[in-house]
Amino acid sequence: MDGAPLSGTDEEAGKGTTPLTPMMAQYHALRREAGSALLFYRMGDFYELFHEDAVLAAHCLGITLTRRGQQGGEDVPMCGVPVHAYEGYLAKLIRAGHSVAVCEQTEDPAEAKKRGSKALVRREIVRVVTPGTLTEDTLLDARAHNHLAAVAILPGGGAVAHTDLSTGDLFVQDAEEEAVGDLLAAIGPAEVVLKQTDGGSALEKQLGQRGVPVTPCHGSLFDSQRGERRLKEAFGTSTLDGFGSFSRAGLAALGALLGYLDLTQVEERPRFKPPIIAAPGSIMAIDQVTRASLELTAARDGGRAGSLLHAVDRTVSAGGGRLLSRWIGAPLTDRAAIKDRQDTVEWFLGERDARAAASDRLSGAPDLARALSRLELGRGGPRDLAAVRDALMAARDLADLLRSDAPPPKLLTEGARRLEAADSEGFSDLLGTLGAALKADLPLLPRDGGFIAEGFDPALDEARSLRDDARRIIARLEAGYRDRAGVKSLKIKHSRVLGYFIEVTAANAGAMMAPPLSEEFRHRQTLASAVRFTTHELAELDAKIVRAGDQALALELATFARLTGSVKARTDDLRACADALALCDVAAGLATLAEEKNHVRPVIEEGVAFEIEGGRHPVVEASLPAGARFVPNDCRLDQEGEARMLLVTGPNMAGKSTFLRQNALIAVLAQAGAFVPAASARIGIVDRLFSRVGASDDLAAGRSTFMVEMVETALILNQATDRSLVVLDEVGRGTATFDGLSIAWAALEHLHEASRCRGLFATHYHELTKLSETLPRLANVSVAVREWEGEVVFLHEVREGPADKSYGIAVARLAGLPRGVVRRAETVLRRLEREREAPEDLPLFAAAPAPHAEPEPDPLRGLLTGVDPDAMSPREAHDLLYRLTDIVGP
Ligand SMILES: Nc1ncnc2c1ncn2[C@@H]1O[C@H](COP(=O)(O)OP(=O)(O)OP(=O)(O)O)[C@@H](O)[C@H]1O
Repeated sequence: MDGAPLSGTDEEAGKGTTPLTPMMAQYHALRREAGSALLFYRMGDFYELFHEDAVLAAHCLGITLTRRGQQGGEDVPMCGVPVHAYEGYLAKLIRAGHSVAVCEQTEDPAEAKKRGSKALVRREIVRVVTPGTLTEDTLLDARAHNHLAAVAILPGGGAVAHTDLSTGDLFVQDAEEEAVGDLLAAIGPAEVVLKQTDGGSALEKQLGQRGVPVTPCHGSLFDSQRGERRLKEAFGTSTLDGFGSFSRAGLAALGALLGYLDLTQVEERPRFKPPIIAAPGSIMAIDQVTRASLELTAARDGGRAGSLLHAVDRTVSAGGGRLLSRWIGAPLTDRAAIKDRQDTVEWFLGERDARAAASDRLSGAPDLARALSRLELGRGGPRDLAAVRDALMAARDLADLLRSDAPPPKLLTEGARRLEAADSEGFSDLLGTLGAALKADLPLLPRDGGFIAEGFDPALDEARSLRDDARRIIARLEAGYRDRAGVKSLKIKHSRVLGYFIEVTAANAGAMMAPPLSEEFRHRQTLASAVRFTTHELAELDAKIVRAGDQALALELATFARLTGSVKARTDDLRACADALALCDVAAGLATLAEEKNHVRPVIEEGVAFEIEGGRHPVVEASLPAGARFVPNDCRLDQEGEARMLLVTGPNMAGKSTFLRQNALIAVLAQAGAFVPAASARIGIVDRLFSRVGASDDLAAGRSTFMVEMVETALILNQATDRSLVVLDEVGRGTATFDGLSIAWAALEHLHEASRCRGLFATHYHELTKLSETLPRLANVSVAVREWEGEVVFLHEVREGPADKSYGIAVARLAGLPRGVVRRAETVLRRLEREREAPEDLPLFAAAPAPHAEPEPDPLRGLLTGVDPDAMSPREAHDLLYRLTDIVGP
C-alpha cells in the first residue's frame, strides 16, 4: 500500500491555495470520472472513500467515519471497507440505490517505485457497479433475472431494449410512448437507463414511485446513428440487415444500452447474443397494476411466497427458476409458440423416468449462465471454472436422457442438440482439462491461489515442493533454537507482515538480547508480553518460501487465465447449453406440477373462446388448510349468442374474487405454455389482460383511493379490445353508493358495447344484475351460500343467476363483531331497506323492486308499550326482563 497522504501537509493545506499532492490530484481526477457514482479508491487492502462519499457511505453502511489529512483547512472525511469483504458493503450501497465506481491499483507498487521512491501507483476505474450490471452471486437473487433496460423516446415513437448480463440475451421492442411503462413492467428491470431531462420525465417519476432504480444519462447516449455504429461494432458486422429491421428508436435504445455498458463495464465488454426484435403484441400485455393485483411473480408484500410463480414453481435449478419467471411474467400470444412449450411439458409428463432423472441431475447442477457471465467480464474465479465443468457433465447426462424411445418435441430436440455439443471433441478436451486442473476445494478468488490440482503443472508442483520443503525445515528449526536459547516455550510463528519469526516471553528475552545469543538471534519486535527475533537462516528460508509462493501463484494465475480463455472461446455454445438446461428444468417442473395438482393441457385457439370446466385457483388451493377442499367452478364466456361477460354476485367471503382471479391466472398459465388447474380449458388467445380489485390507495402519488380507481378504470375502458380479458372486482365501491353504482353501470355498458371484451365483474350492487335484461352478452352468476340454523355456510359454488341477498351482517357476525353491534346493524339495515326509495329520475332503478311499504311490527316495542315501571313489583319486572331477553335471543 502506498501511504502517500491524500492531501498536502496540514501546514500547506491550511493556506487554502496549496497545489494538490499527486495523490490528491489522482483521486480528484478519478472522482470526476466516476460522476454520480461513489468512488471506491483502492489503497492496499482497503477501498477508501473520501469527502461526501465517505460521509454518505459511513452513514449507509454503519461504519466509522475517520479523517485523513486536511484540505482547504478542513479535515478530509474518510472511511474504508476491506477488499476481502467488500461485496457485502457493495450490496448494501447498491440496494440503497447508489452506484459504485471501483478504482483499482492497475500497477504493481514495485513497478511504481522504479520511477522514484515517492512515485504514485497508477489507478483506474475498472468497473462501475450499478443495480442492472451486477454479476456476483452474493449480490443477486439466484432465481430472478437481473435486467438492465434502456428506453428511447423519439418523435416518431419509442423503444425499450433490455439485457441480462448473465445470459447475454439482448431484446428490443418498439412501443408507443404510453405503452413503455407496461413494457417495462413485463421486463421487471433492476435498472432503467433514460434520457436526462430537466426536472425528470413522467416515466422517470412513475418508475421512481414503483421503486425501480433509474439512471438518467446524457442525450448523446441515445443517438440512433451512434447506436447503429455501436451495434455493428459489438457484433463485428458491417450491416445490421441480418438481424432484422430496426426502427430508429430501437437503434437508439440498443445503442444506449451498449453505450451504458461501455461506460460501466470498463475492463471487459460483455458478449451478446444477436438482438431479438420482439414484435409488438407478441406477448400478452399486462400492466403493472394487473400484475400486482394478480400477484403473478411477486406477492403483495413484494416476496415470492403467495405469488402464482411460487405456487407453480417446481424447478430445481437457478437457471430454470429464472426462465419460469420469464414465462409466467410474459405469456405469449402466438399459438404455435405456446403449443411448442405445451409439447415439452406433455413429453415430460409421459416420460416419467426421464423427468425424475432430469430433475435429479439438474438439482445438483451449478448456475452455468452466471458463472459464464463472470468469466466473460473478467470477474470469474476458480469456482466458476468448476461450474462450467460440472454443468458440462450435467449437459451430457441430460442429452442422454433426451435420447428416449418417444422422440422429444421440437423445443426439446433443439435443446438436446445443444446439450449434445457437450459431448463434442472440443468440449471433451475442455472438460478433461478442467477436470484435471481443478482441486476439489476451491477458493472464491484466483488471487487466493491453491486451486490447481497437483500433477497438472510440473513447474507449479516444483514451486510448491520448494515452499513445502522450506516449511518443513522451519518446523525442524524450532527444537534446535529451544536448545540453544535454553527457552522451552520458544516458538516459531508466522504473520503476514513479519513472515516467520521466533517468539519468547518477555521474561526469557533478556539472555537472547545479550551476547553470545544475540549474535544468532536478531531482535525484531518487542510487544507487551512477548519479544520477537529472527535468525539469518530463518530469514533466508522465509524469503525462499515467499519467492516460491509468489512463483506458484503466478503459475496458477497463468493457468487460470488460459482456462478462462478456453471457456470464453466457447461462450456461445456454453450459453446454448445453459439455455437448454433451463428449458428442461422448466418443462420437467411444469410436468411435475401438472401431475401433482391434476392440471390439464388447455386448448389454445385463435377465436375468443373462454371455456373453463372445473377451474381452480392455484394459490388459494395451495393455501387451504389441511382437509379443506377447493370447490372447482366452471366459467364460460364465449358461447354463441350467449354471455361474453359474467356479473358475479354473492355474499362477502363467498369466493367472488377467487373465482375472478382464478380465471385470469388460468389464462396466464395457458399462454405461458403451462398446463392449467381445471378439468378442461379452451381459450382463445388473450391479447391484453386487465385486473382491478376495488380500490387501493396511491397516496404517494397524491391520488385518493377513488381517483386511483377511476384512472385505472379509464385506462381499461380505453384500451380493452375484443380479444382482451377484463377482470373487475367491485369497481366503484370507493365513493358514495349512487355515484359508484352509476359508474360501474356505465363502465359495464361500455365494455359490453364498445370494447366487446371477455370479462368477469364482481359486485355488491345488486341493482347491476338488472343489466342482463338489456345487455345481451352479459349473464348473471352468483356464488352460492346456504343458511343453516341462522348461520351462513359458504358453498363456494358458482351458479347461474344473481344472488338473492347480501349476508353482509351474517359475515360480520362470523368475523366476531360484538353481538350488540351486529344487532344494531340488523336494525339499521331493516330501517334502510324500508326507507330506500329509488329516485324517480334515475332510470337505473326503474326496474328495481318496489320498496317495502308496511313497517314490520317490532316485538320489543310491543312488549314495552304501556309498561309503568313504578307500578311493577320486583317479580313482574324480573319476568318482563326474561321475556325481553327471549326475544333478543342468546
Ligand atoms: N372455490 C373455493 N373453494 C374453497 N374455498 C374457497 C373458494 N373460493 C373462495 N374460497 C375461500 O373463501 C375465502 C374468501 O374468498 P373471496 O375473497 O374470493 O371472497 P369474496 O366473495 O370476494 O369476498 P368479498 O366480497 O368480501 O371480497 C378465500 O380466501 C378462500 O379461503
